[in-house]
Amino acid sequence: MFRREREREFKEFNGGPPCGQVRVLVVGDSGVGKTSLVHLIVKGFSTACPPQTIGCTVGVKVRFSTPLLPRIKLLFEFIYQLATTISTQHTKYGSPGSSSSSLKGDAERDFFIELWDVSGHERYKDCRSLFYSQINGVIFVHDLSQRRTKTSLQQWASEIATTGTFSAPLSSGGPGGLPVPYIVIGNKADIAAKEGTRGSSGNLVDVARQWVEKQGLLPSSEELPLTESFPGSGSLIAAAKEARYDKEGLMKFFRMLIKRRYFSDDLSTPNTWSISPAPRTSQCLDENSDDDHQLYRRTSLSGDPYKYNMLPPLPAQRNLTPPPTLYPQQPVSVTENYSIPRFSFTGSQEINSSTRSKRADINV
Ligand SMILES: Nc1nc2c(ncn2[C@@H]2O[C@H](COP(=O)(O)OP(=O)(O)OP(=O)(O)O)[C@@H](O)[C@H]2O)c(=O)[nH]1
Repeated sequence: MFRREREREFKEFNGGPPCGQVRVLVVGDSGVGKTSLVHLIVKGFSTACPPQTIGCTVGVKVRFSTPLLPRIKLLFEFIYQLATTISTQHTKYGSPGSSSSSLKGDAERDFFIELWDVSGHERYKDCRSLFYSQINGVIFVHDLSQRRTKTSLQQWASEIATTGTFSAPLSSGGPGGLPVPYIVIGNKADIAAKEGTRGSSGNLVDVARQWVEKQGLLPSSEELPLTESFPGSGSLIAAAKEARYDKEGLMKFFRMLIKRRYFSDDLSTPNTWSISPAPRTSQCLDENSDDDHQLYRRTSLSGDPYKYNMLPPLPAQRNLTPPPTLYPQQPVSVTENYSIPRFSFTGSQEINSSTRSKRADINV
């Protein structure tokens, strides 16, 4: 009853079911703040006590305008699959006032942006690749106060590249061979006192990790990834000090994924991720270029992956089989004001939130 009512409201609110979706993995070591971040994105505020993630989540919502995407509305909802929490963003694409149920023409269109918050705990390592399916993009999250969590992003990238399947992939791989766009988010800026030092959030995972590092149990060779590998670290530190949450940067990332998935005629754009380091700051970018293109470059994916001046777009991927539809079960109203600057983007990268079980409920 409740569900049917919510579905009806959802349809009325959005003008029908979404006509497309992009899937974004949110990954990083346990305790870096993925769930907190997804919660912030989806609900507009952070959660004080996020339970540990088991599996995955989907939800979202936000509105913004660009010449290509006059109006995008993101609506978060939660869909439960197995033991995973998936956050989905519902997006309106196209001209206001026109029909929204078709990909043809320049009508307003609805899209889901699914944020798959994957548990970072080691105990789920063997089964988490179940969720690496039909991926359009990846959000890497690390803890600014724990260097190792940034180093391990390389392993996360390799794991996803090796075991995942991808939608609208790039022609050449990025970190670890990852063939889709990505962003990196440095979290816990509030406890990263200054570059090179480590703070503590007081939670058990952080305390344990710090203890292990103190005992010298980590390989000494573990260093932060090179800027060529995860570019923009300079901007990350700067952003961290200012405790900024680059919401707009995130929205650009989502828009770019939608364009690639549904409105790009050219999917074979080479990914120069490992070849040419991206500019360290946005000031280095061409001010005349498209904002989304700038983001793409800042995330080290240089080139021109989509022809965003070709409206109305004829989606090259129109005939592709979309990922399984995650129809909304519990639409959640979300504020559009992300006023809590707990998260900082890495030059062009950041985010996080989701649904989980309590840590105490986990059976090893
Ligand atoms: N100080 C501080 N603590 C944070 C921040 N973000 C998250 N936390 C805390 O860090 C702990 C872990 O956060 P989660 O969001 O559960 O981390 P996670 O990456 O989802 O962890 P897994 O579910 O184990 O993969 C929680 O106690 C959060 O409250 C932050 O920006 N600053």
